[in-house]
Amino acid sequence: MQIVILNDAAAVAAYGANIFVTQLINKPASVLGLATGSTPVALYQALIAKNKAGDISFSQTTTFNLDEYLGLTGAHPQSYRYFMDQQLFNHVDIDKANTHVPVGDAVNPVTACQAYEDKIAAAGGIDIQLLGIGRNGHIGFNEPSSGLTSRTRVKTLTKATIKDNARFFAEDEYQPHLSITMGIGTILEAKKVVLLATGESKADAVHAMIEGPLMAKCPASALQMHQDAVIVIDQAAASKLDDLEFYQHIETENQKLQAHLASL
Ligand SMILES: N[C@@H]1[C@@H](O)[C@H](O)[C@@H](COP(=O)(O)O)O[C@@H]1O
Repeated sequence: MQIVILNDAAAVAAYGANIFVTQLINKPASVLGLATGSTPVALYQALIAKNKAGDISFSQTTTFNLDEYLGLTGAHPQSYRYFMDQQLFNHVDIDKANTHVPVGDAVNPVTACQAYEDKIAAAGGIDIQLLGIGRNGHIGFNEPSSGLTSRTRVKTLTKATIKDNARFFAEDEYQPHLSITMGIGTILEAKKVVLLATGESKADAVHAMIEGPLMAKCPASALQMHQDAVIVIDQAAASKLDDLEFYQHIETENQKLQAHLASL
């Protein structure tokens, strides 16, 4: 894992956005894996600005989102399809037909999961997957106990996740307890993964992901098995890491190496 520790959430978003900008410049027909939650919003705003400035285009880009609430249509304001339309797709030059979010109101959610896997495969796999992390270490909606080789499937949400996400729903509004999510095995097949985490509330999960054992109890620990995982965190999210200074030292050395390689 490459661990990048930055001062604050704004720097995390800018660093993450830069990875996606570089990806789209190098390969405009990229297949991007995207995420919801509050953490990626600033990154999406940066991509929108770059698109409006003419620096990047999404016209050849395909996207696959990690997850969706089971039981919500894409028109529901709390659905992840609606979120993606509002936060990114409506503001860039992407063909909506090339944007994929699991179908929350599929007649048969089980076959819809397989269909989603098939679509990812037909697109040639995901080039770069954006991730956030739940306070309990979930990625996508792969809650603790998720199989580390799991595929896209229906998952039950933990009480903790339902509570964390209750802030998006009105008090008397129905909040789904089930989801469709890419599996951990699906996520690990992306060629590159970029996980963003900010704030002290994520510090325990970040510690478990980076320094804990590989275990289903912390689904994000599966990223230890990925050959190109970039973990971008702010000081607050990094505050419970045992070997913080070592990670900062490695990253300084890494930057020197990259500068040298660029000069060749
Ligand atoms: N399914 C999403 C995850 O993909 C996301 O990483 C997590 C953290 O969200 P936030 O960035 O708002 O903390 O929330 C939800 O549960």
